[in-house]
Amino acid sequence: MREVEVALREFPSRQVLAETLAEKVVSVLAEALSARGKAVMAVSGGTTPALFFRTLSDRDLDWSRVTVTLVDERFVDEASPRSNARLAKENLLRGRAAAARFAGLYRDTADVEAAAELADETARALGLPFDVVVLGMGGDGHTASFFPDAPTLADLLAPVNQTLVAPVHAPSGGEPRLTLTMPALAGARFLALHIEGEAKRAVLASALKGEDLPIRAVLEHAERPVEVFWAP
Ligand SMILES: O=C(O)[C@H](O)[C@@H](O)[C@H](O)[C@H](O)COP(=O)(O)O
Repeated sequence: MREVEVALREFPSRQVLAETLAEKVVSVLAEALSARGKAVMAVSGGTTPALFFRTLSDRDLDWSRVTVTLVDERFVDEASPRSNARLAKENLLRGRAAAARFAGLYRDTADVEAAAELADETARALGLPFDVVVLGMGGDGHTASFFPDAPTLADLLAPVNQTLVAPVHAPSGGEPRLTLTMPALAGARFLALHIEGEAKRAVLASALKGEDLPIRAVLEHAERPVEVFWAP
C-alpha cells in the first residue's frame, strides 16, 4: 500500500469553504495564465459543487484564456437534469466566468464508447497536466466515475493509461459515464477534493486508514499532495 499525503482543511460552513476554494483556484489559474498564457480546469458534477461554482464564477480572472472541462459526465445531453455540463454552464460559466471556454465530455453518438473516443481527442488537445482538478466523492468512496462496481475499475485506476477519457458502465453510476482517467487527475498541478457532510468525512477517514476505495487510489497516485476541502 502506497503512502498518501493530504492536506485536510476543515471549514465552519459550506459558504466559507466555497469562498476559500474559489480563492485558491483563482490563484492557481492566474499563475498558469502568467506562466503559460492559458489554463485548464476540470471540475466534477453532482450536487456538491453548485455553491463553489457560483462563488468562483464571480471572481476576477482573465477567463477568456481558461478552458473548463469535466472530470466526468453522464451519457446524457444538456437537456437532461443529470448533465454535468448543464450544471457547470448554469452555475460556473456565468457572470465573469461566462468568458471561459467549455470543453465538455458528452458527444451525441450512438454509444458511450464512441463519445469517449471523441472526448479523448478533446482532452488530449487540452494537454496535460491540467492546472486545476476538483474532485468530488460519493458515499461509496468513488470519485470521478471510478465506481466500485465498474467492471473496468482496475483500468480506470491504473496510473498509466493510453486514453485520457474512458467510457464507464457501472450499475451504481446510473447512466453510462464518461470519465477522465487516472493520469489526467493524478498529474494536476492543483488537485482538490471537495466533500461535505459527516458521512463523507468518515469515508475519507476510512480511505486514509487504508480501505481499498477508488478515492484512495487517486490519493496514492497523486503527484502532489491532495488538498481536501471539507465542511459539515
Ligand atoms: O458525475 C458525478 O456524479 C460526479 O462527478 C461524481 O464523481 C461526484 O463527484 C460524486 O458522485 C459526488 O456527488 P455528490 O456531490 O452529488 O455527492
